This record gives sequence, C-alpha cells and structure tokens, in this order.
Amino acid sequence: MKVVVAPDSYKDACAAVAAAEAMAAGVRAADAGAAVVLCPIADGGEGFLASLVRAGYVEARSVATVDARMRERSAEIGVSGDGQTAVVELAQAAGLEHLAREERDPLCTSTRGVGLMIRAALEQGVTEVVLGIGGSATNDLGCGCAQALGVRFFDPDGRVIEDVIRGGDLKQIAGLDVSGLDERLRGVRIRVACDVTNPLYGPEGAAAVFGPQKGASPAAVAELDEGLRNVAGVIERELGRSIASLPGSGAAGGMGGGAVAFLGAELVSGADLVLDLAGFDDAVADADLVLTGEGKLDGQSLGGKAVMVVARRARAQRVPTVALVGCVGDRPEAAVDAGLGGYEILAPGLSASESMARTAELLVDAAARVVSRFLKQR
Ligand SMILES: Nc1ncnc2c1ncn2[C@@H]1O[C@H](COP(=O)(O)OP(=O)(O)OP(=O)(O)O)[C@@H](O)[C@H]1O
Ligand SMILES: O=C(O)[C@H](O)CO
Repeated sequence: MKVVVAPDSYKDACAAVAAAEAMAAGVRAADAGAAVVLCPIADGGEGFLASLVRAGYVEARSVATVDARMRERSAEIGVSGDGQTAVVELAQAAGLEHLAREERDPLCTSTRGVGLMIRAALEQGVTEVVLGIGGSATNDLGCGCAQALGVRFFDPDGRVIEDVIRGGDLKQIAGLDVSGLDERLRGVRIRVACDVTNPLYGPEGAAAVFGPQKGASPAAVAELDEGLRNVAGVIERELGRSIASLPGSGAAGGMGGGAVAFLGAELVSGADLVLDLAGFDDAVADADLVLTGEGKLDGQSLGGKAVMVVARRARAQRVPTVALVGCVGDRPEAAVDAGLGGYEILAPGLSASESMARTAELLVDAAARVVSRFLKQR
C-alpha cells in the first residue's frame, strides 16, 4: 500500500517533521512493504524555512541581510530543485529572536532586511517567491521591506523619507510611489504564508495583539495602531487597495497587508503552500490512505486548518484521510462532517501532559493501528 503522511505540528509537543517521521515508522510497522511519502506542514513563522529544508522541499543558500535594528547579519533563503521558487522567511531577518530583550521596541524596528532577502532571491532568477511571515520584531506594515525594493514614501511636506522606515514612522507617511519598484518583481508570483489571520489594526490587529510581545508599552501600541491605520488609508487612496480587514493582513506587524499592497502578493494558507512545494497532489494520486494530525482537533474555524486542507485535497482524489490527534476539543465530528475521513486519539487513557511528553512514540502506535485497521477492512 501507499500512504502519504502530512501532519501539522503538535503544538507544545512535537514538530511536524518529527511527527511525519513517527507516522512513517508506524505505517511500516503495520505493513513492512508500504510506500510512505512524508509531507510535514509548517506555518509561515519562525522555523518555516528550516522545516521546508528538512523536509527536502528546498535547499538553503546563505544571503547577507540586516536584522530588525539594521545590523548586518547572514541569513538563509531556500531555493527549489528546479531553481524556480525561492522561500524567504521573514524571521531570518526581522525575527524577534535576534534581539535582546532591551532591544525589543517595534517603534524602532524595520522589515528592511526582508526586502534585502527578497532582492537576493530575485538575483537567483526565480519566478516565484514564497514568503513565510510571523515571529517578527516589527510593526512597520512591511514599509521597510517595500522601501528596500524601491517603493518611496513621502512625509506630509511631500519630501521623500530617506531614512529606513520603522514602526514609529508610520504616522508620518502621507504619500507613496511604487513606480520605482524593482523591475525583476514583474512576472514573479509572490505568495505569503502567514502564521495568523488577524486584521491589520483595531482590537484584533497587529499592534494590539502582537505589539506587547515585541516590547511595545500600551502607549506604543496605540501609536503603532494609529500608524497602521494611517498608512492603510494612504494605500487605499493612492493604490486603490483596501487591506485593513484581509485575514492575515496583521501578521508580522502588518507585513501581510504590506506584501499585498506593495508587492501584489497573495496571502494563502501555509498548509496549501507547503503541500504545493511538497508535491502532495501527485503523491496522493496513487495513494491508498493519507494520515494527518495536530495537537487538538475541534470543530471550530475549520476553514484554513492544516488537517482540513490535507483532507480536502486528498478527498478531491478520492483518497481517505485520518487525523491522529493528541486530544479533541468542541465538536470534533464537525471535522468529519466537513470531509475528514476520521480521527484517532493518540492515547485516550493518558493524562494530557504524559501524552504530550510521549507524542512521537504514541504517533508510531496510532499510525500502526490505523493502517492495520485499514488493511483489515479492505
Ligand atoms: N500528544 C498530545 N496529547 C494530548 N494533547 C496534546 C498533544 N499534543 C498537543 N496537545 C494539545 O493540543 C494543543 C495544541 O493544539 P494544536 O497543535 O492543534 O495547535 P493550535 O494552536 O490549537 O491549532 P493550530 O495549529 O491549528 O493553530 C496543546 O496545547 C495541547 O493542549
Ligand atoms: O510576527 C508576529 O507579529 C506574530 O508572529 C503574528 O504574525
């Protein structure tokens, strides 16, 4: 038999790549001759590139960039085997993890380094850029990134802002000009995998929800929120694009919205993107079964959830999907009604903490159980 294993991460318990390896071991324990294809899933945040490299979807190349406080640093981008697609992870440049606690202040940080990495990707001659965003130290709506790629911003007196734009500068922006955008971006498709679906501003927006973890005080949050609102208005007026309530617009301090407005990017589910890179649809075409999974399966907001994306794509080729889950929340049957073939709880008898500590090992057993049952029923 052939099984495709495509788990999400089990938050706080097991990374997606390790989960996929454990599932594969379980499949082989039940059927030594089984062919197994591993397609672990990742969201756009920190670790996006590393997991795509580990999964073998892209190869890492070293590039020069700057961190959120504009200090030079070396980072990595990923390039696919055919040289057509580059993967750029925002957190490699503008990640919060590169700043010491006292350096964290989204009024003073910028996504300039992300723009430099996109430039490096364009130098490789790719036709597609996949940008993973999240885990940022920034709240600049991607203006620093756009500036590095040729977008010009103007102050209320109509003067070009020459300094690198940081979160604290957003409220001064009164105009912009995208005509100087790097020409190589034309004809390059940019897709953005966001780690969250928040809108740009307001109570659920980038500054209010993620500003504090980046070091913003309540006053700074209010200032950043006002800045995001201001630039969204400028974008709407000058580019005719409304980004405020796009889901994911508020990811990475507004980088999601900025990528759409300045770079013509599409915001997509990380799961769909990763499955494309992994060649999931081709792998499923002649498969008998798909295994997916996550920490907790519940019936709420099933839309963009990785396990449901996997189930939908497998079902389109009439291949059943079973989710191996640590535990269930509210109404897990809703997932089954929405197209999941079924779910298997790793170890219903164990306490949550014990189950979490032993996730990888329990995944081997659960995958073996599901496959044995599947073979018996055939
Ligand atoms: N092995 C496990 N056994 C029991 N519970 C687990 C296990 N692994 C994770 N969990 C539970 O699942 C929770 C995380 O759920 P999940 O991995 O689905 O992430 P999420 O953030 O809820 O959802 P999503 O990744 O879809 O955004 C953990 O906080 C924990 O309560
Ligand atoms: O970078 C951030 O702001 C968070 O990870 C949400 O995207």
